[in-house]
Amino acid sequence: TTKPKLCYFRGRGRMESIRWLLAAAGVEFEEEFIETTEQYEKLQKDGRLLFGQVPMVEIDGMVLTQTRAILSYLAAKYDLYGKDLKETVRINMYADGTLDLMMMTALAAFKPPEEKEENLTLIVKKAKTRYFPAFEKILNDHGEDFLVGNKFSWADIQLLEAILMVEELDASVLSDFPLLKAFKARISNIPTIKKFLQPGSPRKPPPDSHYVEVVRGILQF
Ligand SMILES: CCCCC[C@H]1O[C@@H](O)C[C@@H]1SC[C@H](NC(=O)CC[C@H](N)C(=O)O)C(=O)NCC(=O)O
Repeated sequence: TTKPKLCYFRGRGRMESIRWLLAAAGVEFEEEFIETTEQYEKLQKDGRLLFGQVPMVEIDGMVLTQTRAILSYLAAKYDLYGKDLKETVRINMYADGTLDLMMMTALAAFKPPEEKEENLTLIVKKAKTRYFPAFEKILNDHGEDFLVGNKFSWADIQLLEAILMVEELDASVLSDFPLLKAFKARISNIPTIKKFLQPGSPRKPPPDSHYVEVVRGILQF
C-alpha cells in the first residue's frame, strides 16, 4: 500500500500535529517539503490546494487540506476518535484547545523580535492559567490513564505534543500539575510515541529564524 504523503514546509507549523497522529498510530509516511515559491505555485496551479493553502496530505486516493479535517479523518481511520459521539465531541474539544495553544507557539516564531519575549511569556501564562489547569482537572475527575474513556485517543497525543512544546519555552511549566507530569511520562512511553521522540524520527525541531525566513520567502509575507 502506498504511504500517506505530507506536503508542507520543512518545519512544525500546522503539519506537526498530523505527523504526531500518524506516528502514534504507527503509520509511516512520505514528506514533500516546499522549499521554493515555484513549488508552492505549482501545487496551486495544479489545483491540489483547495483554498491555495497547506498542510496538504495525500491519503487513500484523496488530496486533503484543512488541518482539522485531516486530523479528524486520521483519528477516525486509526480508531483514536472515541467509541461514540459523546466521546468524539470531547476529543474534539480537547484537541481544538491544544491546537489553539500550539498555534500560538507556531506563530510566535513570526513575531518581530521586540515582541517575541513578551509573546512567549503570554503563551506560557495561557498554558499555566487556562489550558493545563483544565486538563489537570479532567485527569483528576476522570481518574483514568487517558483523557477520554479509558482508551488512548487523538486528544492524548495532542496534549502530549502541546506539553512538550510549552516545556521548550519553560521547562518548569508542569511544576504545579502532578497529574499532567504523570500523564506526560505515561503517554511518552507508548512504544510508537517513544520511537517518534527519539532522534531520526520525522519529528521537526522548534521553528528557528531560518525556517521563518524560508516560509516568509515562499509565502511572500
Ligand atoms: C511555524 C509556523 C508555520 C508558518 C506559518 C503557518 O502558520 C499559519 O498560520 C500560516 C502558515 S501555514 C501556511 C498557510 N496555511 C494556512 O493558513 C492553513 C489554514 C487552514 N485553516 C488549516 O487549518 O489548514 C498557507 O498556506 N498560507 C498561504 C495562503 O494562505 O495563501
